[in-house]
Amino acid sequence: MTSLLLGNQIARPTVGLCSDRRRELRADGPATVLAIGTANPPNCVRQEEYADYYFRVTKSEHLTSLKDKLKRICKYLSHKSAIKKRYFHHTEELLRGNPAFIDRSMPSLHERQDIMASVVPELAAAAAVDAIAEWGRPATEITHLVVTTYSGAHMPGVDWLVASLLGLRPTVHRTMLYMNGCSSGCAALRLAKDMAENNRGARVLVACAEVTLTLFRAPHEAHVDTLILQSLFGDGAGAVIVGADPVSVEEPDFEMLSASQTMIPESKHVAAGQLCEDGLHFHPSREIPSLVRENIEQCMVDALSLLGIGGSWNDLFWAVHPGGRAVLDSVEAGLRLEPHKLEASRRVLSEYGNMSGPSVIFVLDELRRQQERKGMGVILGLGPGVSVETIVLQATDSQKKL
Ligand SMILES: CC(=O)CC(=O)SCCNC(=O)CCNC(=O)[C@H](O)C(C)(C)COP(=O)(O)OP(=O)(O)OC[C@H]1O[C@@H](n2cnc3c(N)ncnc32)[C@H](O)[C@@H]1OP(=O)(O)O
Repeated sequence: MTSLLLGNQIARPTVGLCSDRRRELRADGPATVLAIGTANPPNCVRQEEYADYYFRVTKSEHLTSLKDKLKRICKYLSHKSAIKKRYFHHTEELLRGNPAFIDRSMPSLHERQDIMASVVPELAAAAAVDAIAEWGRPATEITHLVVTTYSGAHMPGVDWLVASLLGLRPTVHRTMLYMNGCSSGCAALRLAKDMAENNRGARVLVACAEVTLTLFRAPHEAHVDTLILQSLFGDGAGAVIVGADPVSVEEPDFEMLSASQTMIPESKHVAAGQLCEDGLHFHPSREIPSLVRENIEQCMVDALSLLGIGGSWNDLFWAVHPGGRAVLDSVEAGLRLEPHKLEASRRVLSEYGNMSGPSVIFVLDELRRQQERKGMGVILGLGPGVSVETIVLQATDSQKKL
């Protein structure tokens, strides 16, 4: 029996459905990015004010050495546009009304879940509305929905609520990915590509939303990594509509040529999290930047060599997850990229901080406004473990007014 190698998948002829019919059920062309939308909550905190804000709202002014440390980190981060500002759903008023969110000894998961139950779907739907408006077709023509978040977990899931808020048809095929961390945006796009290519006429809406209320807690001398999280992460949502064989109203920005995933060896402990009584505990190890620098080139060789691409990384455009300034510096060093290659990622980091999964969607949106998005390029997602997600794109000659 012959087999056909498609990226990392092996497709074998099935028994019972003739191959002509199977071909008819699949799209002719590759999946494409048809529209992108983004959204953020309204509360904006500038990075140079963050340490004062954070120690005030957590009533931790007495921890002077930790406050000095966060001030140093935020100063470094606001240097050279690393992070200028971030957006949050939570406000001082919300935190004042929920003392358990800042008292590390009190359980608060229930209260956090209650808030996230409506906030996360609304934020995801806001980004989706933006994408659907650009797409130019009615929401009822969305056939598949893939939603991701680590901000809460409910049944029915965020997917169900997003479908209702958007008025999608009840038969829309929904997939919900929880706890995929910062690589969730890429993972959802990888699934969307497969769905679009394997179902003729499919239009897949990807929506990723995160609110850092799930991670918010007071500083503690024994947990310095809390300061790192508080200095980096922000709230946001990104949405993408993916489909193959565009019809006349649709104007794709990118073709999706391949999608793959790999794990950096021995990295299970490096970016790890656990849902606890007081929300999500996430521990970014100090090793993340060095591990990324040492391994990223091999990951790219493995992901791109199937397409005959390798070595000349500067010939590609890059949409890299803006995990933090040191993470972007590591990708730049590991792939010997010219500094302007990560401009879109650095701009998103600067304007929004690390929004986890939605971040790469913001970067893709930024990239398509730049001259840089010519030829072939890569979306590079980094997530728990360390997981590395790679999507290879071909830019189209779209004349869309953005
Ligand atoms: C896998 C993924 O990539 C997915 C994700 O998005 S997960 C999040 C990934 N991002 C990160 O892990 C952040 C990477 N780190 C950085 O970007 C930078 O270290 C930073 C911007 C946070 C701070 O940079 P900086 O101010 O120049 O100084 P740096 O020396 O690195 O750190 C400042 C202090 O924080 C400490 N620190 C840094 N990273 C830390 C960590 N992960 N845990 C605990 N402490 C840490 C340092 O030891 C240092 O302490 P001292 O002041 O006592 O020496």
